[in-house]
Amino acid sequence: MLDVHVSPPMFQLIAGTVLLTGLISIGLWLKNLYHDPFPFIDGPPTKNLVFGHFPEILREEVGVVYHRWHEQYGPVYKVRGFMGSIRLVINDPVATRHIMVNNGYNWGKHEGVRVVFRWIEGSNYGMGSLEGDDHKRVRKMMLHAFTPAHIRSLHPTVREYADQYVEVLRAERKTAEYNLLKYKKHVALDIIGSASYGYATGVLKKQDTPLAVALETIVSQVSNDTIRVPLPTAIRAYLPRLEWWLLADSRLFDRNVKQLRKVAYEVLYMRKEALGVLTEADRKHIKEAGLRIDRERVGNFAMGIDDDAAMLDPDDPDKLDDEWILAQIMVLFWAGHESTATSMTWLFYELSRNRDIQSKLRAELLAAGLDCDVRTLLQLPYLNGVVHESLRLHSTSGQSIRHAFVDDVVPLEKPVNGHKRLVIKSGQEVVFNHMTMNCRPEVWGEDSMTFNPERWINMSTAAKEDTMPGWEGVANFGSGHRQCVGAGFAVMEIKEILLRLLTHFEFLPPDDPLEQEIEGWNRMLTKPFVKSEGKYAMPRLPIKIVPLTE
Ligand code: HEM
Repeated sequence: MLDVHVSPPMFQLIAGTVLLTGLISIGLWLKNLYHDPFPFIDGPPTKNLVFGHFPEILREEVGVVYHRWHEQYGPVYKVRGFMGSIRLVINDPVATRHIMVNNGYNWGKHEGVRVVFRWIEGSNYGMGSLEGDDHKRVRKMMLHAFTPAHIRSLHPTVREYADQYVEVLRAERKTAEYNLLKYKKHVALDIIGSASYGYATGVLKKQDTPLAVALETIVSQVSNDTIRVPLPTAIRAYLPRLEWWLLADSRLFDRNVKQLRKVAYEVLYMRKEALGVLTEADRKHIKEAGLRIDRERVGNFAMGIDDDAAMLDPDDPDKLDDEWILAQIMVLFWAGHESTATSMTWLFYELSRNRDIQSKLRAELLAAGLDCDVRTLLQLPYLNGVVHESLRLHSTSGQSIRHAFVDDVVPLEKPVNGHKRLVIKSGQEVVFNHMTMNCRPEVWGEDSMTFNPERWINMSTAAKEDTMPGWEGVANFGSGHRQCVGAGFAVMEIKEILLRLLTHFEFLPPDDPLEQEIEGWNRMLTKPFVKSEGKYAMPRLPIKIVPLTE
């Protein structure tokens, strides 16, 4: 039998610590419940004193309850989080611009959110979890690799994989019909690997490569939100291992992160070798870790890691340590494929349900021709309207949460019960719900929840941006100093895939009525689920694919 001896002073220390922690928690809880810094702001009532509104938010499809609350309480209202804490929900464009764009570095991600990014990025240096000067430094490097000219230069790579996708769909149509999401993920992963690093992941053709399996497993582990989300971010922030131990198989997770790091190392060393900066220590590591350095796979390394090699050049003052570069490679694997694939999947969902729109778009694409150059492609008006409209209705990213690092005074477009600004103390959390921001009836009218690409035609970029700060009027890519660096690339990729796919196939709802009803539930991103299978099933989008020549 296990005999654990705890000396009396030690016992007193442990008991005292537990008691003190309990008393502090109760004190904080009572303070949260009885001290409301925003008594003039309305919000839905809740009887759940521990989890606040979380159960209600999770009960319905992503964003639905927020949309209802917006209609009921207006652009600024409050909800309760864990232990009675107050969160402000803000859909006011002036306040959003102030927080996200003009004062971004005074507002950061909550520590609990950054912990999740550190898990999936495999280190503390990935862009998704950095703040302040560290974030500025890495973002500056990344941004100049994402200029419009640079993105256009990657178009041939995207076209090559879009063509491969057509071939694969021709050969595997019946399997693809079961779950379009999976096929979209594979093409997006191949594209990001190839465009970013010249690293052909080969997922689309071989399917289920170790890289794809590792990414998929991590996503499903991290996004088991049904129990994860209500857990206090405080536990995640200060006792991350405990949360992990409670919720997931951490060995499986660690094994998969190792697999991703292995690929990231191969990418890094291939690039270092091409630039002639591979060190003896690197060679030793390659040998010991059994890494494959295949010269054939060295590409332009165009995105993410500076292609003039400043990040790698030992004499450059801006050089980043290998650990930092590895972290950004991991970031791009994540950021660059999952969200694009999911957004594309929703777009095909809409096209399959709106066949007149699909036909009109096909006519525009056929007129442009399969050889149309990237500038023409990016400017096709109806294609533009379809892509914007699908992003607007299906924000896969769900929401942005910000945490005030300092006290702030936030201006409002419309006063709330006579208050023209909000006085906010450091530590306050605010939530920007992307679906509500994209679908405000006061901007888009009564039919704001209807798929209507025409509403974007002839709309100037300035008018788009006036609707809400963010990428061309949609909240999906966040805004300000953390706005998605890959938005332009993602949109180019989506448009090229539409050009290829719509000129070869027609997309229809599946024949089985049970598979026709689709819901959006959170799996880190908002993913499609077959309603009859429930929200605990695997996300998938069944769709009927008919070759046009058939
Ligand atoms: C439709 C596709 C995409 C969506 C909806 C999307 C969405 C987002 C969102 C919402 C953020 C900001 C998160 C925050 O506020 O902290 C973000 C950040 C980021 N995205 Fe994307 N993204 C997409 C595609 C891409 C692609 C293709 C790439 C790379 C090639 C990419 C790279 C990044 C990076 C590196 C960041 C971090 C920016 C920073 O922290 O400064 N994303 N993305």
